[in-house]
Amino acid sequence: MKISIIGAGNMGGAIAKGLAQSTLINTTDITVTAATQKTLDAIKSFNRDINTSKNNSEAVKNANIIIIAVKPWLIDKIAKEIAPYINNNQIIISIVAGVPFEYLDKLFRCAQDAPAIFRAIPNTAISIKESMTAIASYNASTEQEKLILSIFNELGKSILIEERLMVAATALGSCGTAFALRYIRAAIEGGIEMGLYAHQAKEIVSQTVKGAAELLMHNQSHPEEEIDKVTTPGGITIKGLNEMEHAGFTSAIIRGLKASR
Ligand SMILES: NC(=O)C1=CN([C@@H]2O[C@H](COP(=O)(O)OP(=O)(O)OC[C@H]3O[C@@H](n4cnc5c(N)ncnc54)[C@H](O)[C@@H]3O)[C@@H](O)[C@H]2O)C=CC1
Ligand SMILES: O=C(O)[C@@H]1CCC=N1
Repeated sequence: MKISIIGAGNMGGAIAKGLAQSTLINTTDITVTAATQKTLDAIKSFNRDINTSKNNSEAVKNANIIIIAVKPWLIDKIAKEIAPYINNNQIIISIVAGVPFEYLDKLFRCAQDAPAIFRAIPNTAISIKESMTAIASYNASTEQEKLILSIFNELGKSILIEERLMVAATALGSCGTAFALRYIRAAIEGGIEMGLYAHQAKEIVSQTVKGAAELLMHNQSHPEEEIDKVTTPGGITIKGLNEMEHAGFTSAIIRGLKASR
């Protein structure tokens, strides 16, 4: 199965790196394109078996799956370039945030019909096979849906949702990487103020956040249930939590997520 990624930047490049470590796709069947040779060289230096090209139409011709990973304002230009070389047997995956199926259909419709189109929103942890990827499908068969889910499941976890939920899933799962990292940075700064070296604080905070997330997934529990196990009555955790809430912790996160729509 041949996969071509149009636009191997932060996200397209991360997907290529993840795919190169997967078992479902042969690395030699991955092709990436980019605007600059420097970007392509960076991918080659990660894995020299990944094919690189600056020719988008050549890259899509023999691909079974085409992943479009350019910035939103470039989608029209890219579609104009590649649409004449796309047929209905190919699967298109757009990871371009905010571009709906209605628009993608117009861009990629071949003759009377549109090919199977997916919208996928991964996060940058896809490069290490730890992404959360939200997927919506359009004009696709159940087999095609299974195939795309299996690919993204190998690169972390994936969930098939209705298109109307993509906006919320993008804020939580994709922008969420940046939000979680900002918490981690803040905690590191607090640790340094309390006397830890930066590298020590980073190690403590990173493992603690990873462990907290693993607890939820392992125990299938609600966060507050796990918090109850940490907060000794009259103890220091609840004092810290309440102080954070006085400063608007939960409210700031909800407002930030909603602003990301
Ligand atoms: N960065 C992220 O965490 C996420 C990004 N996305 C979406 O992914 C898309 C790409 O975002 P980034 O990877 O962050 O941007 P980026 O700027 O890092 O990557 C875009 C790539 O497109 C290439 N490009 C530009 N013009 C081209 C052309 N004519 N032909 C071929 N390649 C061309 C550039 O060389 C660059 O490597 C956006 O639409 C964004 O909404 C979606 C989920 C997460
Ligand atoms: O910030 C953005 O617009 C992109 C989409 C989701 C993550 N990064």
